[in-house]
Amino acid sequence: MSEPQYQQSNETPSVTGAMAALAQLEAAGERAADAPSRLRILSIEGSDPIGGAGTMADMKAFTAQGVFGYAAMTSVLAQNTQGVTSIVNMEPDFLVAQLNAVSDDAIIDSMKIGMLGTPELVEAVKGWLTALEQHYRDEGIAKPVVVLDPVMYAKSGDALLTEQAEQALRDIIPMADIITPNVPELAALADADQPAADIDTLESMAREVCKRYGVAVYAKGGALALVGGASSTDILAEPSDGQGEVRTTRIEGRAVRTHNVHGTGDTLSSTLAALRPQCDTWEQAARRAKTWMNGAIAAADRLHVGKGHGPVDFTWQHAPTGLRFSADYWNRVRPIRERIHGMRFITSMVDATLSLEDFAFYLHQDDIYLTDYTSLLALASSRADRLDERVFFAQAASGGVDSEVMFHHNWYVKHGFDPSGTSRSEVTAAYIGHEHRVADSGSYARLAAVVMPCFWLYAAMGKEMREQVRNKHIDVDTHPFGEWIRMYSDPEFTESTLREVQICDRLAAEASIDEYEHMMHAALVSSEHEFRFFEQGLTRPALGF
Ligand SMILES: Nc1ncnc2c1ncn2[C@@H]1O[C@H](COP(=O)(O)OP(=O)(O)O)[C@@H](O)[C@H]1O
Ligand SMILES: Cc1ncc(COP(=O)(O)O)c(N)n1
Repeated sequence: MSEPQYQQSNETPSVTGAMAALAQLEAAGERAADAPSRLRILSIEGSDPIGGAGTMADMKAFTAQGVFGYAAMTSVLAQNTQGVTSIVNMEPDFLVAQLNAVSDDAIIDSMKIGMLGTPELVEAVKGWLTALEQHYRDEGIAKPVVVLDPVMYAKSGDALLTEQAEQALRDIIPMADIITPNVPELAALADADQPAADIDTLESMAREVCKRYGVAVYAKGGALALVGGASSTDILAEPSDGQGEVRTTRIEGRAVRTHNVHGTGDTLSSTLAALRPQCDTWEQAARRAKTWMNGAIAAADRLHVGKGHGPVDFTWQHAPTGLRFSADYWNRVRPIRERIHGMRFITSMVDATLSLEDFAFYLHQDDIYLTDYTSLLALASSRADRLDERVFFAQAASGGVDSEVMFHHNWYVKHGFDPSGTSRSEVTAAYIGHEHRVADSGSYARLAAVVMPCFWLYAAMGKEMREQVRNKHIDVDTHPFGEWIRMYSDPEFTESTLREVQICDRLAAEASIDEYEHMMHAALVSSEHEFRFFEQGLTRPALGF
């Protein structure tokens, strides 16, 4: 394969080498006005209306890698996550017309060839590719990278290739730079009786196929992922010299326990086609593709597309669009919520058996916590990028918290406790520490998220405890902790909580996946601290500094 123009060398240059390399960079800079900003990759594939495999997978994978995609369709399929019900193969001339429509009009930097259902379609692609390579040679244009996915079956087991086409496919393999068979396809190409059942056999078959066809082989080990324990390994086999020697590399990833693997093979091969021109070697491209693939497979279960083998999440690096942050948080925080609702500190508050000493300890700590919490709300106000949010946090910092501190003071006086001299417990210090660490990131969104559970978990608990007190036919006005319960079930507090949650939803909707996950993590860790905070009323941990 001739090296594409944009390839960079990773060798340490000598001084004269450095001068030449710099001159090359300068020349590329002079030509930059005419250079494309994006690589342009062609997919030659069959369709998938459910959007997880074939052409649709390729286009989505291309976009995920930041390259521009062209597509020519070999076949139109009626298929979904459960199987293939019907296939219409294109007339070979019509496929060539599609391919020419692309190549007569635009430059192709790289291509992924997938499902070629009939021998005639294989021949059509072979003829077109031969002519294209000749044309590029004549014009001095870099030869496009060719990734050939020898698609034979869908995940559902449906055949995507006629028997005669399988032979034709073998004939076109030497035109590729790399082929990407899965476990059964590799066995077919190696003429093995059995598909590989372990990684060593996969490696030796990949070596054999690489030697036989003289092309690099990326053997996809998806079928071994769930039998091989925690890791999922693919094999890269490359001709290492002209003498038939083969070098193999294990491309490691982690195994994901999922049955949502519709289109993984297509996605991997198109990702390789998109990445190879951006990398110096196949190994580099393979490792990057595998890492990205792992993220896409790991996020597949949350997509909820189809009843069978669902597709992977091509957009896993984007924050969710079908699920609000608040709904996602409320679902993920459920185990902590349930623990809080069932904990003795809370249940004994409801049935009024909690000792005043225990409650006083908790209240002292809450005073200390709130002093810090107020400063964080004020900080959120100063960071807010919208006036209404700036005002909301400023008011929450003054009015809202003030009424809680006021309540605490009145309670101490009423029950004869003196909080002076009480220092923060380790539990309180840990919660405050967490919130400050998140605030130190400088992110307004993370700060809004880290203070959210203190609103929402209290509002939810206030509401639930008030109902429980009512169900026990206890008058909340005479209940020893009635005033506390009323404060957190108050409509005004509920309204503030709703506003705070809406702010988090807005910020999360505008966040990257990375920021979204930071927000979620901040809120979930705060929630765990909320649990420990209540618990300390009964355990009374050591008082720290
Ligand atoms: N359960 C899984 N966990 C991790 N990686 C997987 C899993 N299933 C497939 N893969 C990866 O997805 C890519 C496509 O492989 P595979 O599913 O074997 O292809 P095909 O769809 O052609 O059968 C490979 O990199 C493979 O290792
Ligand atoms: C058009 C087309 N091409 C390829 C596949 C294989 O996909 P899978 O990864 O599910 O085996 C498919 N189902 N449909």
